[in-house]
Amino acid sequence: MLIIGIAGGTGCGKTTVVNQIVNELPFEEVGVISQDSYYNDISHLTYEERTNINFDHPRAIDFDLLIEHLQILKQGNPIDQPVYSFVKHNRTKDTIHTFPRKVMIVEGILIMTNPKIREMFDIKIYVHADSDERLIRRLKRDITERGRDLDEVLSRYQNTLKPMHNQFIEPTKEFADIIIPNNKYNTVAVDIVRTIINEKLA
Ligand SMILES: Nc1ncnc2c1ncn2[C@@H]1O[C@H](COP(=O)(O)OP(=O)(O)O)[C@@H](O)[C@H]1O
Ligand SMILES: Nc1ccn([C@@H]2O[C@H](COP(=O)(O)O)[C@@H](O)[C@H]2O)c(=O)n1
Repeated sequence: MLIIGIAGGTGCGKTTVVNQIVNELPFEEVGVISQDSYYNDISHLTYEERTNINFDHPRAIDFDLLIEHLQILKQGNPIDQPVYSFVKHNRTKDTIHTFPRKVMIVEGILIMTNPKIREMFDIKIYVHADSDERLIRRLKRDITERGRDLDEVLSRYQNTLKPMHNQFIEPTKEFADIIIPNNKYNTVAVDIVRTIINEKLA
């Protein structure tokens, strides 16, 4: 199994890049794990308390479960990947039965902050987009897709997102084997990654 980690700040285009990579590859050979599925289970907190969580700090992620699931997949067995709701700020009761594939892509803002997970990656990719570009994309996306309003996105950006990005996420760029500039759609970089994957699959 080839495990590829794709990190980068919110709105840099990780999910978009992953979809572009996956769309051109045989369905049965590639699987995706999203770090967002592994936000801590905080069902014991009220909705109000959940809105105050710092979701950009490594502490917000259940890395133990993510590592366990990656190990199970590596051993050739399926996992039940949790499903996360950005509207409820919590895991839902659903899971996605995820089978091991020749290529597993793990994407998320904080995945390269954890040394054990970093070690599991055969290829580490960091997607870069400037912070103003990321903020604009995040605003549009969170308002249309994640049930947020302008004030919510901006206050989260100022209070937690920006400082956590600078402290934890941006520094993981140094671990990357490949940095994809993504201020504009970067089809050349995506093609290169796809070629690398196809070589490994051959
Ligand atoms: N290169 C790009 N140029 C313009 N918009 C983009 C680009 N890449 C992604 N987007 C858009 O920005 C938003 C955030 O992208 P997404 O892939 O969800 O980022 P991430 O997963 O890193 O948070 C989405 O609405 C997506 O369509
Ligand atoms: N309940 C939550 C959980 C996370 N977030 C934000 O999501 C961002 C990570 O997801 P991307 O798809 O953008 O990489 C992260 O910056 C968290 O602030 C949230 O808003 N609400």
